[in-house]
Amino acid sequence: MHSITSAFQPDASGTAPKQQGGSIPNLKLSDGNEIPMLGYGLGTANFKRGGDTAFNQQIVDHTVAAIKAGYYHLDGAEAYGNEQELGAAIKAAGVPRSKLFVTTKTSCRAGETIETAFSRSLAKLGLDYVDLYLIHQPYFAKTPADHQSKWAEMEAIKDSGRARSIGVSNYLQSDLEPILTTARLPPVVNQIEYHPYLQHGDLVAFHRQHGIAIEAYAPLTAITKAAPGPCDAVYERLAKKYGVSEGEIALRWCLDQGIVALTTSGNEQRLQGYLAKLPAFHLTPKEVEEVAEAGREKHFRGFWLGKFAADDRR
Ligand SMILES: NC(=O)C1=CN([C@@H]2O[C@H](COP(=O)(O)OP(=O)(O)OC[C@H]3O[C@@H](n4cnc5c(N)ncnc54)[C@H](O)[C@@H]3O)[C@@H](O)[C@H]2O)C=CC1
Ligand SMILES: O=CCc1c[nH]c2ccccc12
Repeated sequence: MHSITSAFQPDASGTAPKQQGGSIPNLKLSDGNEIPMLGYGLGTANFKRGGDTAFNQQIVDHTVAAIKAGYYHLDGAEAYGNEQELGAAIKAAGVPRSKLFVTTKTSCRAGETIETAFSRSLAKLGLDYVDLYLIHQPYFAKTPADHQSKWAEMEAIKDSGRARSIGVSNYLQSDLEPILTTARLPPVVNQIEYHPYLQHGDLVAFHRQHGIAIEAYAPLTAITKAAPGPCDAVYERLAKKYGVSEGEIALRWCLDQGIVALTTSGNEQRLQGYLAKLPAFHLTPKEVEEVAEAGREKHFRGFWLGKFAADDRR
């Protein structure tokens, strides 16, 4: 698989070394696979409202443009309603499948097996495998046994070879622990909302302890939905120091913690700017901490998903 990669591969412990040359290294997952650390998402700007079943060529066009710009990590989901458009974009973009990293997620509909949902997603994508298959959120699980039985279904999908890696999304530590006690193939990723205003306390350390990589969604929140805020000044200072945008600082803040960043935009120049600028600099550990410290002055959650919603105590 193609990657915007370098000679060094940070591991899921989050110790992303300073990249060598001009590239964004892939992250090595605990199952031995690699994930490109900057991903293009189809779950927000490209999301199709429930009931909107019409094929949307604009979603295809935006996604083709992203792939052609160099976004080879594509984050999809059954719930986004646009797996057919994602599959059409993959076919139209002219990049070999082996160079792409394609994620989709299951919503675990009641009374349906993961196998049924997964087969439906593969058919809509027009693919015979995905690189990463995630449980989108744990709302189905009322007991530890619910988590464990659902996870056994995910392991069967990985055993079939049709998902190179398996993981979860919007899982709390209390959701992960039952799985980790019984899993033969532990989750290698948890995709969660992560930015300076939502750092999840010791949840990140828990992931590092268990070799679970974090994918940050909504990484730009501090300059979008949650602006203005306490990060503004440090973002402005660092953007000026490195000659980049605040958005590029926000994305680097994830990457330099060994955290995958998922973003999107219909603005091709902005997307191309990320790929041009991000490999060319990194934040020092002190600068990463400065942003984190400023971020802890404000709490903001943009997505109320899974038990994070129930667990949000502030
Ligand atoms: N697993 C899950 O439950 C979730 C997964 N995701 C995934 O993450 C992806 C990215 O999520 P986002 O929240 O879109 O990420 P994001 O925080 O990177 O925001 C991207 C949005 O910000 C806009 N933007 C960028 N720079 C800006 C600026 N300077 N000023 C104003 N707006 C600016 C872009 O046009 C775009 O619409 C989704 O597409 C989806 O694939 C997102 C939410 C939940
Ligand atoms: O994943 C991005 C946000 C989102 C959009 N639709 C759904 C449905 C279920 C979980 C999350 C989402």
